[in-house]
Amino acid sequence: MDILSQIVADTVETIKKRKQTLSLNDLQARAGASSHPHHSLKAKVAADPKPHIIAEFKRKSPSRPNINMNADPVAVAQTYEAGGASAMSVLTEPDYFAGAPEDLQAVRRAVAMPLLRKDFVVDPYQLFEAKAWGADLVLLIARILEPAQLAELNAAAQELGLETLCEVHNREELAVVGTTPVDFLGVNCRDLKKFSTNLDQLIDIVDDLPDHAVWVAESGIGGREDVARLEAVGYRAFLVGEHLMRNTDPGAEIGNLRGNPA
Ligand SMILES: O=P(O)(O)OC[C@@H](O)[C@@H](O)c1c[nH]c2ccccc12
Repeated sequence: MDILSQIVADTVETIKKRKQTLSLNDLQARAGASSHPHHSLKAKVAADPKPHIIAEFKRKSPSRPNINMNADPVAVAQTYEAGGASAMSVLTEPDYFAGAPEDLQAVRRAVAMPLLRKDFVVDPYQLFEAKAWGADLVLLIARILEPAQLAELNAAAQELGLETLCEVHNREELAVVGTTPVDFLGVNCRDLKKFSTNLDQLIDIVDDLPDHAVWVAESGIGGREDVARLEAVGYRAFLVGEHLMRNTDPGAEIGNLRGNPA
């Protein structure tokens, strides 16, 4: 079994347990009563032609056992927001990324930028969780979903007022997306078998990316030159994790990535 299948299998178990603690009905009531205003990344991108940084909070990952285990999500969020991040991605997956629902909830109380729930969504229950915890966007990974399931989750998320970031790794996975009206189309250049990243793949695939979505470049972005290269072929937003989590001044680095004068 590859790592992604393992993560999905464990996620299914986690959801089972959560449903026993909080039924779908009660969760739906909570999501409906959620008083967080919606913060739109789509609106921000439409209003500003500069590159948009989606700055990620990630303590660790399957390939990196310690990126920044002791980081405080709220402090990091405030630094990201002050530095000009357009949105923040918060990992909520507990076992492989040391994420937690509480991280997202705490960040929501502290900042006003759009927040992405970064997790392995396979069940509508997780969309209601995202809403209840204060997220504005959810990630939908094409590789772990059937086309019909992706279309359903996408529609359900948008119905809840969540914007959707659908992630693909290659051309084959674009077939899963088809004409599903996802808000953002992310291309993840990390190979989940070898864990290596290759930005050239992000450039190779652009001819086949659908026009109806905003394109997001994901993973392995390590500096302004990377953003500039990817911007030139049509990417409007950039999901950056490790590079910012290891930086001593992530706020300043976000400005640098966006091409602001130093
Ligand atoms: O830390 P990086 O190389 O900047 O990558 C960020 C982000 O793209 C990566 O964390 C990611 C992309 N897709 C995912 C799906 C699940 C978990 C994590 C991810």
